[in-house]
Amino acid sequence: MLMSDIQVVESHFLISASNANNAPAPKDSEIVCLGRSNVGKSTFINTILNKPLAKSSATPGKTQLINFFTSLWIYENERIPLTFIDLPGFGYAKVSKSLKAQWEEHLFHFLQTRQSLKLFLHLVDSRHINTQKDQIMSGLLEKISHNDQYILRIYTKADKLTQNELNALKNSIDSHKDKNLPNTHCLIFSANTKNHRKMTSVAQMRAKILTYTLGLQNGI
Ligand SMILES: Nc1nc2c(ncn2[C@@H]2O[C@H](COP(=O)(O)OP(=O)(O)OP(=O)(O)O)[C@@H](O)[C@H]2O)c(=O)[nH]1
Ligand SMILES: [Mg+2]
Repeated sequence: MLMSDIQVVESHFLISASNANNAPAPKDSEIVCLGRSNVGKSTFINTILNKPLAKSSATPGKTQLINFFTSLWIYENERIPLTFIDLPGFGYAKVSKSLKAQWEEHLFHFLQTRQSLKLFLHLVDSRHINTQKDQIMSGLLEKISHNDQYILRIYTKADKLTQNELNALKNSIDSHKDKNLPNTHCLIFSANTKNHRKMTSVAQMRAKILTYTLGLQNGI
């Protein structure tokens, strides 16, 4: 069976929530997109679901709530419902410090307590791969993730890198897996570039998402 046999046949916006307590009861396996403001979280979900469901914007701070999107995938004649969750970016500077701290606490509580989350997609801008905020987030994810939860660190906007920068990023991922992040797998992605041998294509990304979300040991 080929990964091109994966199809996303339906996707819809479900609901927005402001914190873990008013989030909808989990139905399906859930995949959450998190990362700094403007890194491309909403665009990523739209690209994977092949529909402009999540609002994206060139101005940081676009997504302000926890947004839920349901989708139906078909693989090997099985119907697999998956829910995607788009989060506001962390570290968005235009709200007051106290509001920011309160919000980050809400989000963290959500990530920590929502058992239906199977995959954390930590999106990181390819041009700024080691910000303090991302390092902190990586550490937190490693700490809170259970045995049946996976972490993918996705380097976004790779189309903005020069060929040399892209090669260097790819080599660093391939050659030294971060010993401090044993449960985190890294991929390079662009929402604009169709096929590039150093990047993960949309079809490959869907296969990865399905593999990790369903906990398939041997991949697809
Ligand atoms: N060149 C390029 N631009 C991208 C890519 N992905 C997203 N963008 C652009 O980056 C900007 C931010 O994208 P969003 O998807 O809104 O980012 P976000 O992480 O959801 O942002 P917040 O909701 O503010 O946290 C938009 O102008 C997108 O078009 C990409 O792969 N390549
Ligand atoms: Mg967004």
